[in-house]
Amino acid sequence: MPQDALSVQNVSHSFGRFQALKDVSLAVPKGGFTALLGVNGAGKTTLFSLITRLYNSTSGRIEVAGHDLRREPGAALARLGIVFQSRALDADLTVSQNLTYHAALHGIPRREAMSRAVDVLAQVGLGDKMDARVSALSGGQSRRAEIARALIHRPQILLLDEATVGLDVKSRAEVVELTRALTRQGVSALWATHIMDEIRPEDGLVILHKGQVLAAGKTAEVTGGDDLTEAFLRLTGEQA
Ligand SMILES: Nc1ncnc2c1ncn2[C@@H]1O[C@H](COP(=O)(O)OP(=O)(O)OP(=O)(O)O)[C@@H](O)[C@H]1O
Repeated sequence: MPQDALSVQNVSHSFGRFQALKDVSLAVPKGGFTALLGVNGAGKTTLFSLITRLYNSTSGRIEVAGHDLRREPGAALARLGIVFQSRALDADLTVSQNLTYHAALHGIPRREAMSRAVDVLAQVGLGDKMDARVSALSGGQSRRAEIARALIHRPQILLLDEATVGLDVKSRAEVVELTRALTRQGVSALWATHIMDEIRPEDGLVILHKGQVLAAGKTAEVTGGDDLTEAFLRLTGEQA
């Protein structure tokens, strides 16, 4: 069995008495694009907070590229790139300054960081924006710069938490397509969203609802040929 880029097994999490995640298990295969679909409050951000160790996971097991997050946190986190729901770039710095600062946090020497910044910005279609201030970028360009930042330490998996929030339809489609293109180049992606039209039949799909995984597999298999919205409403018992 090839090792998964991310494996989450039997993870639960509570805020006081409220259980936000209930025995969640999922896997993201290497080089795959997997959508984590759930409405607001489903538990997507809580799950990402556990995978990134913002919250301490006390149950189950999380592995990043085969590295146990609890036993080998450094090795696991080094293989993880994250694009947060809220903006994480310093708007007053240039794109390359943001990227090299992030690279320094990962212990990458400056010269190497500059060379990687050139490469990742070309990968996300921002080759001409190295010296632009982040405040001068459009919403879509800014999100692509965040993806470049998340790639600079060469992670094996990207976690993207509602990465298209606030973007217009065209920029939204570009950011999803960029992420799919990156997965074809080898990095894996877990794409958290509540927007059905961001998901394709060939994508992996995990439906998270009220803290529980209701279905997982290839999207076309989960929907059984139905429209995704219909399948989602059927599985969750929600009304249209
Ligand atoms: N720090 C917290 N304290 C208490 N409850 C929390 C906390 N963080 C999240 N929750 C609750 O846990 C549940 C899951 O929230 P979470 O933010 O993970 O959902 P989500 O799927 O990411 O939704 P959204 O898209 O709105 O961010 C929600 O009911 C939320 O109110």
